[in-house]
Amino acid sequence: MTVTIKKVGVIGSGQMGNGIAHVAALAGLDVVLNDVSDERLRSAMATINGHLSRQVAKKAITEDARKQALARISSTETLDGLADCDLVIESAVEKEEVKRKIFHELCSVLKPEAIVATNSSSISITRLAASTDRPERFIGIHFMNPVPAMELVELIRGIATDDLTFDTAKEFVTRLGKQVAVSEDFPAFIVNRILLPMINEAIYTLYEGVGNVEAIDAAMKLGAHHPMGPLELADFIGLDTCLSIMQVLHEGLADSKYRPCPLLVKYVEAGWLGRKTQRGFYDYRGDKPVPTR
Ligand SMILES: CC(=O)CC(=O)SCCNC(=O)CCNC(=O)[C@H](O)C(C)(C)COP(=O)(O)OP(=O)(O)OC[C@H]1O[C@@H](n2cnc3c(N)ncnc32)[C@H](O)[C@@H]1OP(=O)(O)O
Ligand SMILES: NC(=O)C1=CN([C@@H]2O[C@H](COP(=O)(O)OP(=O)(O)OC[C@H]3O[C@@H](n4cnc5c(N)ncnc54)[C@H](OP(=O)(O)O)[C@@H]3O)[C@@H](O)[C@H]2O)C=CC1
Repeated sequence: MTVTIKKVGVIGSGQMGNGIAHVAALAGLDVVLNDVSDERLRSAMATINGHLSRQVAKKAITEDARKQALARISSTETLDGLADCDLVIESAVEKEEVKRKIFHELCSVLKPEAIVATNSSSISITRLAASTDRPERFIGIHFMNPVPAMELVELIRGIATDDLTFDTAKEFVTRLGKQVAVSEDFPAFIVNRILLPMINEAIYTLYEGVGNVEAIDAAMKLGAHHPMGPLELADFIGLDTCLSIMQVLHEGLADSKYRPCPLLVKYVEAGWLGRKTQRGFYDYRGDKPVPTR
């Protein structure tokens, strides 16, 4: 048995939130996108339109589908605007205190039967669930970046997540045309438990002078057939998010092998967060990306 999902709320309109809104609207669901400022929301709508238009140009979708998907997405600056959603997916920054505050406010306005999910990359689902009034209707629905292009979504149950919530989340993900991988609730789940230590090691390889940015990325693209080099991928994910995930792994598993590279910490402290701030391991402000080391 599953719950019928017609209206989906998405909190956070950054690269992941706008991707989730994009694929949900294309699948025929009504979407309400929330962020802290109107400027962010306008920029997210423009990004979604740009990605939909690219799909039209590639003949992956029709012009009519683009228009209908856009018309299904509304936006709101307040969590009140999500009150009648059947499912709300939180996709704000990877900071536990921010997420807990969102859930606290959200649950006070959201209808009691609605399901709450997080797109967190690493944080304990059980702990986040405990900050809500509905741990049994709370689940991790972890999309991959870029959402419209990646096939996989991880589903993570907290200790209290009930079968109805799990089955409904699975049906929702399937409706979006994505494949499910089920992960137990341990730090960073499956994909990031494997991927982020590789990225962190690439940053150590740079830090220790084994290779420069170009050599490291070329090595993994041409030598291991990765679609993006690890430093290019780190910039794509966001260096703040990469650091947060490594911190969750380091603290959660108490093993020094997950120690975040000091160079990653330095880039984040500089506000060089990758593509989203135009500078990270590459500088994106010119015509083409230029390595910063
Ligand atoms: C951190 C976490 O918690 C978990 C994660 O997400 S980890 C990150 C996981 N993601 C990856 O590892 C991505 C690795 N990179 C890739 O797979 C590829 O480089 C890529 C798919 C991003 C681009 O592939 P490409 O062949 O160079 O580009 P291109 O042919 O232009 O695009 C392929 C598709 O991706 C879409 N796409 C590319 N970039 C996009 C973006 N930024 N946003 C939305 N869609 C995008 C394109 O529209 C295209 O879609 P269609 O197949 O429907 O036409
Ligand atoms: N990047 C990735 O590859 C992946 C990320 N994730 C996860 O998805 C989540 C979002 O990441 P991502 O989209 O990359 O991050 P971004 O930094 O691109 O976007 C986060 C968005 O959330 C907004 N925000 C911050 N606080 C609030 C709030 N209280 N209420 C509503 N919106 C808020 C931010 O606004 P402002 O900038 O103004 O603070 C920003 O627009 C994180 O949990 C991350 O771990 C999951 C899979 C892949």
